[in-house]
Amino acid sequence: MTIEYLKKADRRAETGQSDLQATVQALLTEIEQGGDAAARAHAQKFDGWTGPALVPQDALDAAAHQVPDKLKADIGFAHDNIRRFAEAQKVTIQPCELEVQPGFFAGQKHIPVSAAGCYVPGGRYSHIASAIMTITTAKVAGVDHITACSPPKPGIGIPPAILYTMQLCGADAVLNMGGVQGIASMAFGLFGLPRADMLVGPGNQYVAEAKRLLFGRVGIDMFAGPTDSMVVADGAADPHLVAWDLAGQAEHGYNSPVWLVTDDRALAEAVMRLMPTIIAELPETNAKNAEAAWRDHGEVILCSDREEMAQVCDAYGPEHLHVQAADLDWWLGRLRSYGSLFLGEETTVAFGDKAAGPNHVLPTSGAARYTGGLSVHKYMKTVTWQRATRDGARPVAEATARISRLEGMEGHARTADIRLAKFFPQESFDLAASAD
Ligand SMILES: NC(=O)C1=CN([C@@H]2O[C@H](COP(=O)(O)OP(=O)(O)OC[C@H]3O[C@@H](n4cnc5c(N)ncnc54)[C@H](O)[C@@H]3O)[C@@H](O)[C@H]2O)C=CC1
Ligand SMILES: O=C(O)[C@@H](O)CS(=O)(=O)O
Ligand SMILES: [Zn+2]
Repeated sequence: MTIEYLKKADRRAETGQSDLQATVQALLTEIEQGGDAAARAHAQKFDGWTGPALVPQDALDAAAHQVPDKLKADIGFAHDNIRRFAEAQKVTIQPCELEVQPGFFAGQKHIPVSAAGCYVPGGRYSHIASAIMTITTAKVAGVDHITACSPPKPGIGIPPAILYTMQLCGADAVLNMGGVQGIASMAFGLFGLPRADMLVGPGNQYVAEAKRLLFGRVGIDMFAGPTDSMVVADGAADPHLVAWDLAGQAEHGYNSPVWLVTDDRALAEAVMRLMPTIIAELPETNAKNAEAAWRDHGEVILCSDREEMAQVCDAYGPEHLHVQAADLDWWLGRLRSYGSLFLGEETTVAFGDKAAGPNHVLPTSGAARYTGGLSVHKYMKTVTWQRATRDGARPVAEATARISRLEGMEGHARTADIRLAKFFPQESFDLAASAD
C-alpha cells in the first residue's frame, strides 16, 4: 500500500491497559464481597448518589409526567423503528432439522436468555438512545427479565427522559447505578434482582472493562467502549458535510477517534482546514471533547485508489463506517470489517445513533474484525438437539463405540455397547478399536 498520513494519531483509544484492568478488577472484587452496601458506597463515591438503588415505581410514574409530549413523540418514533428492525432480524433466526442418517434426527433452535442487564451510559451525555437500543432489542428477543441501569445525577437520580424510555421499552427493574457498580450489581444479582445471564450496552472504559472481565461468568454483547468513526470520501464528497460528520462524532469524548480516508488530496486538505472552525461552533464541553479527540486521535489517510481505501477500512474495523463516494453498491459488496455501514451523504452516523432502526450498540476498538453489533441474536442461545429410532441409532452407536475405544474412553464406548446389546440382542457387532 502507498498510503500517506496527512494527519496521524499520537495515541490509540485508551482501552485494555493493565492499570485499568487492575482498577476495575479491584472494584468488582470489592462489590462481589461487600454486596449491596459496597455497590451503594461506590455509587456515592463515583456519582455522589445516596438515594435508593432501585428506582421506586412512583419515581418511574412521575418521570412519565415530566417528559414533554414532543420528546415523547420522538422517543416513540425511534423506539418504533428500532423495534421493527429488531423484529425483522428475529424473523431471520430460524430453527432447522436434519435427518443426519436414516432414522437419526438433529436440529437447532433458539432460546432467549432468562435475565439481561442493560447498561445505559450517562456520565457525559444522557444516552436516551442507548436505552432504546438495548432494552427494546432484549424485549423483542423474548428475555424474561430485563434490568436497566444508568448513572444517577446527584440529588436527582437517572434523568426523567431516560426513566421514561426505559419503561416504554420494557425494563422490569431500573437501578440508579452507573459504572462498574452498575455492571456488578446486575452481574451479581444485587438488590434482590436476578443475576444477569447477559450484560449488554455501551459505556466508557470502566464499563467496557468490567464487562470484559466478567465475560465467562456472564455473557456479554461485545466490547463496546469509546465510540469511533471513519468517513470514506472521494473527490465528489462535500467537505463541509464530511467535516461535520467527523466533528459530530468526536464530541463523544476525548478518547473517541475519528478517521478520514480519501483518495483526494484537495478534499482531505479542505476537511482539515474546516475542522477547527466547526468544532468551535459546538457548545463548550462538546467542543473540548471534540478538540481533544481530533487532536490526539484524529487521522486523515490519503490513498491512491478505492481498493486501497477499502483495505484501510478493513484494517481499522471502525465502529461506524460512512461512505461518501461514488458506486455505493461496490462499497457495500467490498467492505468486510465495520460495526455499522452508512452509505451516501443522505444518511449519517447520528441517524443510526438515535432513530433509524439498526442498533447503535456496536463493536469498538477494532472488535468489528470478529463481531457485529447488538441484535436480537446476541440475546438468544443457538442450541441443538437430537433423537433417533433404534435403527437410526445403530450406525451411530457402532462408530461411537469404536472411536471412543480408540481414544481410550471406555466409559463412552460402553454407553454405545449397551444400547446395541439392548436394541439388537440377536446380533453381534465388531466394536473393537481399529488398530490402524
Ligand atoms: N460503542 C457504542 O455502541 C457506544 C459507545 N458509547 C460510549 O459510551 C461512553 C459513555 O461514557 P460516559 O459518558 O463516561 O458514561 P458511562 O455511563 O459509561 O460512565 C459513567 C460512569 O463511569 C464511572 N466512573 C467515572 N470515573 C471513574 C473512575 N475514575 N473510576 C471508576 N469509575 C469511574 C462512574 O461510576 C460513572 O457512573 C463514551 O465513551 C461513548 O463513546 C456511547 C454510546 C454507544
Ligand atoms: O457508539 C455509538 O453508536 C454512539 O455514537 C451512539 S450515541 O451517539 O451515543 O447515541
Ligand atoms: Zn454518536
